[in-house]
Amino acid sequence: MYRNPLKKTIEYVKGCGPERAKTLQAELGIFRYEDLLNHFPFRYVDRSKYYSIREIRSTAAEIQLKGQIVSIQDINQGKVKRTVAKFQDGTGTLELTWFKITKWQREKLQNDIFKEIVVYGKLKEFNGNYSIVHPEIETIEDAKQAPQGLFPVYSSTEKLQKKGISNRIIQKMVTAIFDEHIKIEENIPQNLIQHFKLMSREQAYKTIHFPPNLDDLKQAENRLKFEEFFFLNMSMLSQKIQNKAKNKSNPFQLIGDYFNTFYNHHLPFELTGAQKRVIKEIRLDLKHPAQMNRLLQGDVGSGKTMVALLSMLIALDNGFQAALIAPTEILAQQHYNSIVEMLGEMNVEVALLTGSVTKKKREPILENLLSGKLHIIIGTHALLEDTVQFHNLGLSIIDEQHRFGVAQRAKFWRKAKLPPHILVMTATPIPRTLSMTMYGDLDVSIIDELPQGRKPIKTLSKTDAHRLQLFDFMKKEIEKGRQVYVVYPLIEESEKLDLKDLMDGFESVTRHFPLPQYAVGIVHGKQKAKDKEFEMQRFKRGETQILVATTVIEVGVNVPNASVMIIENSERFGLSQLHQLRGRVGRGAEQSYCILMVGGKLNPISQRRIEAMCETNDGFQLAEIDLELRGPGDMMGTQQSGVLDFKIADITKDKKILQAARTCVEHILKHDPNLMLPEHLNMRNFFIDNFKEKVGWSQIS
Ligand SMILES: Nc1ncnc2c1ncn2[C@@H]1O[C@H](COP(=O)(O)OP(=O)(O)OP(=O)(O)O)[C@@H](O)[C@H]1O
Repeated sequence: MYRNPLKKTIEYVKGCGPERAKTLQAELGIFRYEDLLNHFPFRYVDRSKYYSIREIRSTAAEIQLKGQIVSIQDINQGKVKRTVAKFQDGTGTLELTWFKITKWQREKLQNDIFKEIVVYGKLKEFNGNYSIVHPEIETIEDAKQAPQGLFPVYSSTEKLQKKGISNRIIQKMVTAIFDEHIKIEENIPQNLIQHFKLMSREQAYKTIHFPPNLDDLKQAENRLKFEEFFFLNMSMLSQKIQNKAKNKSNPFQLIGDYFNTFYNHHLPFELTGAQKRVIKEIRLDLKHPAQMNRLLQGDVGSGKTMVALLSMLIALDNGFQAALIAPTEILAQQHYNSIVEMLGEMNVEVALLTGSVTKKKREPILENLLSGKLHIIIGTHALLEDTVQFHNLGLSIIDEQHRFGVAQRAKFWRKAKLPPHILVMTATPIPRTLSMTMYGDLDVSIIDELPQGRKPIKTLSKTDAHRLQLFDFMKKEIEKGRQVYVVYPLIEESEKLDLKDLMDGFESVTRHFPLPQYAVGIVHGKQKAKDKEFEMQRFKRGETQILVATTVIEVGVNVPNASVMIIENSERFGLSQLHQLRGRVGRGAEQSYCILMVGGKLNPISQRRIEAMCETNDGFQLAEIDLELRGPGDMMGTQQSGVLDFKIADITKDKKILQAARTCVEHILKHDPNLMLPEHLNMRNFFIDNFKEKVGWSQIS
């Protein structure tokens, strides 16, 4: 039986013992040898060299200095509290700075005053003065014993320090593990190690903790990043293989009357090449008895609804019902309206079910759904309630805008004898790296082409000083028969204030665009669903020329005649939200405009967002920029960001490594899905050790 010595509990490491083991477990989640080895340094200091303050020239360097603290000051500036110590080394003075210093740290600092100490950390410059923020401090004696060369600095906590588990102690424990000469088994097949010239696993662990130089460190990092992506992909992709083998759905073999009648007689336009390709991909999935789990990505306005409808018609042709679930009522209503309109006279029964459908109307819907009289149901989360029972649900389409986790997707499964096929649609594109990691268990279809004849939307940013010009511009567009959206942010924490902004904005617009010449509508989240729908329909029919709204119109709203989108306080929106909002215009053949109103001076990130919006209409490109600005966790929302907790890899910076690892894993699993080949033995052992529970890989034993 294979035993991994790195699974030994941490207390057996020389210099640890039960007390320290307890603290390491509680504070850093370090239970075993391998956890400590995977507790990588978060930075390194070159300890072969002492700098003198006089010779400091450049910032951003990690430096080490010898000297004394001569004074300490606590400074309160508004909300920001900081503690500044003056540090001298005989050649000059610099500041050591702590923000939010703890009581314990503050006391320790007081103790260190006038003692000979060594400080190290990253050098920063504030108003011409050099300082080190949150430096590490050591006695001269400790410093003498420290490893030379690049010196690892591990993340620490106050508790660890209080319990005497300093950076040095952690270093010593890591060294002790290496001194035990435990073999760190290679877990990546040799041919890949050679092909990518990867550092061996053992060498990489040694180097990441004690790098002899920066080049080796970089190689060790690359190796460990590759490994991390490699096994993440292996777990996702083998999960996918498992699901395919395990989760059966009803095969839809037929293309029959529903699909053909619609395709030949009701199609309002020629499908784009991308729409055709994606339909084919879906059709191929549906034919098989394995459950479809597919992600449909397309830019705003790329025609995802049509793809959804055609897929549903395939389900109907095979005698099954289909469901479409949307994230908001407006969007559900919108899908319902456009699908009913597209189907025209066809004999397809469609119903809408949202939270605000009255009991009286709901009952017959539920009955017809159960009896099979209803073919298609469209709705919101209300569709997930237990009272919603199907006759034979065959396909669920989830228009999700990142709001549904895997667990919620699975809720649909219980509503059918065999799980339905699942198609997930995202409202805006997700960067490839993210969709690979977040939706790695799904197949992906991409609509990367907009319908013909669309003119790129012109996007400009303006300030209040341009307000009158803006009103003139709106008037001209309205004279041409166009319609205008004016959108206000509505952010929950300051809802009242925002609502006031919205109402003030509405009044200002109605003053400049008075009746009877103009009609202005308003929609916001606080209205009843009925009133929202009434206003939306008035705008859709062209009875109002201007719609003042909050972000309730963000996703999916489709009024092709609207060609101007004005976004107030646009700096308060996220990039994907701005792009979604802008996507409400440019849906017809007319030239469309998006005006981003900005107030005051922008911070660099808001500035970059606004610039990006003005530079490009490409949602895939904006998604990449958004990822860089926000980071993956923020972008996907916390509910699903667990998979994004990487130890060392960074999907924004290590795209190439991710792609390479992905390709390798795909290749391996294609040829050896159960990892039975002898050259895969170590990889298999590692995978069983670390991922078996997550993957639930039944073949593995
Ligand atoms: N192939 C096509 N040719 C012309 N118009 C099309 C085509 N496909 C879709 N459309 C039209 O383009 C508009 C946008 O389509 P749809 O609402 O399905 O977009 P979407 O991908 O769901 O985007 P959004 O998420 O922005 O709503 C609709 O008015 C639709 O009728």
